[in-house]
Amino acid sequence: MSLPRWMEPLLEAGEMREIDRWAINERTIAVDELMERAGEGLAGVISRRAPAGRVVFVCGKGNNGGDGIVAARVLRQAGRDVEVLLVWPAEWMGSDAQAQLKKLPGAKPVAFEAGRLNKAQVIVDCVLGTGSSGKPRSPADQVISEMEAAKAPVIAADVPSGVDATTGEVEGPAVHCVATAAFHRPKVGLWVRPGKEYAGEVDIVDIGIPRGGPARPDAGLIGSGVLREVPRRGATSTKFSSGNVCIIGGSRGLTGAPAMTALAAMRAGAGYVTVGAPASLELSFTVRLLEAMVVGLPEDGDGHLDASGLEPVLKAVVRADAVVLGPGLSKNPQSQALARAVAPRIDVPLVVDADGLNALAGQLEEILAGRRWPTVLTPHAGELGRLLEVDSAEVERSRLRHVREAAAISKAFVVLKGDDTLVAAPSGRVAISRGRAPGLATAGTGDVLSGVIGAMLAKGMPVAQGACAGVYAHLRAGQIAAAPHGPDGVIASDVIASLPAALSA
Ligand SMILES: NC(=O)C1=CN([C@@H]2O[C@H](COP(=O)(O)OP(=O)(O)OC[C@H]3O[C@@H](n4cnc5c(N)ncnc54)[C@H](O)[C@@H]3O)[C@@H](O)[C@H]2O)[C@H](O)CC1
Ligand SMILES: [K+]
Repeated sequence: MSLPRWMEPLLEAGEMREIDRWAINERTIAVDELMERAGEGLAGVISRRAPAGRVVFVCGKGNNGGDGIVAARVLRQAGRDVEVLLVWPAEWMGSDAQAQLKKLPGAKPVAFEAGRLNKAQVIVDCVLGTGSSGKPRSPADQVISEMEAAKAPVIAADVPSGVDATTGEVEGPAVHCVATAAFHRPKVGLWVRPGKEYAGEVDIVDIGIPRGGPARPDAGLIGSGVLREVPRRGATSTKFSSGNVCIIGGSRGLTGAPAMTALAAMRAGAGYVTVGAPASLELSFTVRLLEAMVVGLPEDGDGHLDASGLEPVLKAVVRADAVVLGPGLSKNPQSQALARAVAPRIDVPLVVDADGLNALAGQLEEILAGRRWPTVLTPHAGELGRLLEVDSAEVERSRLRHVREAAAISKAFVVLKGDDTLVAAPSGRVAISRGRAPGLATAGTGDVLSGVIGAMLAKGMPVAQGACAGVYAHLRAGQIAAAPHGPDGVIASDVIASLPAALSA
C-alpha cells in the first residue's frame, strides 16, 4: 500500500538502490548523468551554505566519492578554492568515480591527511553513502574521526559517514554535519536519532529520477496535511459527536497528569471528557476541571486505584468513544493490576500512557494482542525499554527496530516519543515527526499528547491518522507556545492553550 498523502516518503538504502537500478535499466538514464546531477546539486548546497573560502572534499571509493569529485569540478570551474582528499588510492575507486576523476581540472587529488582539514572553510563528507554497511572500517574509521575533530563545519553528501542510512543507527565513528544534501529523497536514517543529530539540516537534491519507480516506501515524515483529516465541528455537531473521551488514572501526588490529559483532549476538540480517578481525590479534579465530568473510583484509602475497581471503571467508560489509561496512575501494585485487567476489556480505541505502560511490562502480547479495538501506546525510551524488557540505552541505540518490535508484538500503534517521535504500525510502517520543538522538553507534555491522541481517536479518525494528527498538533502547539519568549519557560499548560491555534494551522 502506498503512503497516505500527508506522509512525505523516506527511503531505506536498499529502496534507493532499487530506484537507482530502475532509473538506469528501465528509464535508460546513465549512471554518470545521475552522478553529474548529484554532484551539481551538492555544489549548489555548498555554495549556498558556505559561499566563500576553501572547500575540502574527502572522498571514498564508491559513488558517494564520485559525487564529491563532480561537485569539486563544478566549484573549481566557478572559481572556488577546492582541494580533494582521497581515502583510498584512486585506482581502487569504482569505474564511475574514476571517470569523474579524469574530468577534474586543476590540482590532482591527494591522499587524505588530517592536517589538510585545518585550512578548510568547509569540509565535504563524501566517504560513505548508501552503499556502506556496518561500522566504518579502516581506513574510513580514522578519516571519519579526523573530520569529526576538525574545526570547520561539515556538509554531507547523501548521508553523514558512519550513520546507517536505513536505520539512523551509529555503531562507530560518525561525522556531525551542519547539513546533508540528500539525493532524490531523504533517507530514513537522516530523521531517526541518533542519525538525525548527525545530519543537520536536510537539503533535498533532485537528481532527475522520474516518478513511478519500484520502491514502495514504508516510512515517511508526518506532514501538515494530516491536520486536514481531523473532523471539525459543524452546525449539527453535539458535544457527543465532537468526541467523548474518558481518562482513567490519577493517584495521591499525581493529580496534575490526568487533569492535563483532560484539558488537552478538550482543547484538541473532544466535546465531552470524563476523568475516572481515586474517590478521595475527586474534589481536586472537580475544582480544576470545570468542563469535565469526574467519577470517583474504588481506591485503597490512600489515593491509589484499587484492583477491585474493574467493574466501576468499565461502567465509567461505557459511553466513551476513546479511553486514555495511565496518566498519574502510579506504580502502586493494585493500580497496576487494575490497568492490566482494564486494558483488554475496553471496547473502544484505547491510549495507554505513563504508569499504564509500566503495568504492561513484559506482557504486551498477552494483554493487548487480543484487543478488538485499536490501541495506541505512547512510551518514551525508558518505558519502551521496560515494555520490551531491554535497557533504555539499547532502545536509544536502535529506536526504529524497537518501536517496530513493540508494535508487532502488541498489534498496537506505538508512539516512541522524542525529538524524532516515531509512530509504528503493527504492519511495520513508521511515520516520523520532524521534531524541533524544544519547548516540549518539560513535565506534563506527555500527558498532553495522550489527551490529544485520545481526542483524535474519539472523533473517529482511523488510528494511524489519529495518532499522527495528535503527534503533529502537539508538536505545533509546542512551537507556538515557545514563539513569544523561546522554549525555556514553556510549561505543559501553555502547550494545552496553544492546541486550538496548532489545530487551525
Ligand atoms: N542513489 C542514486 O540514485 C545515486 C547515488 N549516488 C551516490 O552513490 C552512493 C552510493 O554509492 P555506492 O557506490 O553504492 O556506495 P558508497 O559510495 O556508499 O561506498 C561504499 C564503498 O565503501 C565500502 N564500504 C562499505 N561499507 C563500509 C564500511 N563500513 N567501512 C568502510 N568501507 C565500507 C564499499 O566496499 C564501497 O566501496 C549514494 O549514497 C550517492 O551518494 C550517485 O552518485 C548518483 C545516483
Ligand atoms: K557521505
